[in-house]
Amino acid sequence: MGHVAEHATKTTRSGRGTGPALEIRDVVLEYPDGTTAEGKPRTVTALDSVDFRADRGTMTALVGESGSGKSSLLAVAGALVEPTSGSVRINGNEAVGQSEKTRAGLRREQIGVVFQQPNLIPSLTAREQLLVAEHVRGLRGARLKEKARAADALLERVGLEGVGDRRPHQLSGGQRQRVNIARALMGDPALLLADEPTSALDHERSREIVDLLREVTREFDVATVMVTHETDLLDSVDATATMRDGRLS
Ligand SMILES: Nc1ncnc2c1ncn2[C@@H]1O[C@H](COP(=O)(O)OP(=O)(O)OP(=O)(O)O)[C@@H](O)[C@H]1O
Repeated sequence: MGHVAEHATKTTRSGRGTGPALEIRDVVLEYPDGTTAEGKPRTVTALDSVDFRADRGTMTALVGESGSGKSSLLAVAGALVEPTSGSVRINGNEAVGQSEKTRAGLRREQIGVVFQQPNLIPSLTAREQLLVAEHVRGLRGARLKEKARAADALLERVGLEGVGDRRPHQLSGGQRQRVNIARALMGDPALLLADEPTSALDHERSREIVDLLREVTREFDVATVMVTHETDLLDSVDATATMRDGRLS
């Protein structure tokens, strides 16, 4: 399969070690929150001395009440938001204190993201959604063909054989989320972050998506971290981390 060859290339290029795909240490994240009555700047602490680790081949569910800090932790893990202090290592690479360019490189090479609502481009087919990054990078000819084959293999793996030519409006909600998962795996990431990937789906479809995420976690040897509100879907994950007021337990 295409992704196997791709994986071998990547291993040599980025020298993947055996350490955790994600290691968060003593992370604090404060957001500005207006001013006090005396006119002093106020902050809200979204993450309060958080330690967290995710290993390849494992799936962790991140749960907790609304406002407890789940999205903040995912944003920090995804090198999208710079914490106030602490360390975030993604596949051995420190993300904190780096230039935006370095962090963008980490996002591109190490991280796949599955959004709550699959934000697919309406005019593109399922196959084309997976190849957007390759087009942006200017891949042509044999390299692009190789990627297109990898995209087809991924679409088949997530249960979308034969629908690669359909556009988002011709797909069901569950199928769209499968395209989203396949797209997140295209870059052969070490870390797969999923932010409430089942919130737009009914129970049966949600179960299928969580099962699929668990399977690809093993097959592609990624560390998957999934934020969810649906605690009845947690029986198939490897670990559950609970956030409470910005702290993990
Ligand atoms: N951009 C921001 N500016 C200021 N405060 C923010 C910002 N984003 C989040 N917060 C605050 O940080 C805290 C954690 O929010 P976060 O969105 O991480 O929680 P959550 O657990 O993901 O919630 P939900 O389940 O509702 O999505 C909350 O108190 C929230 O109000």
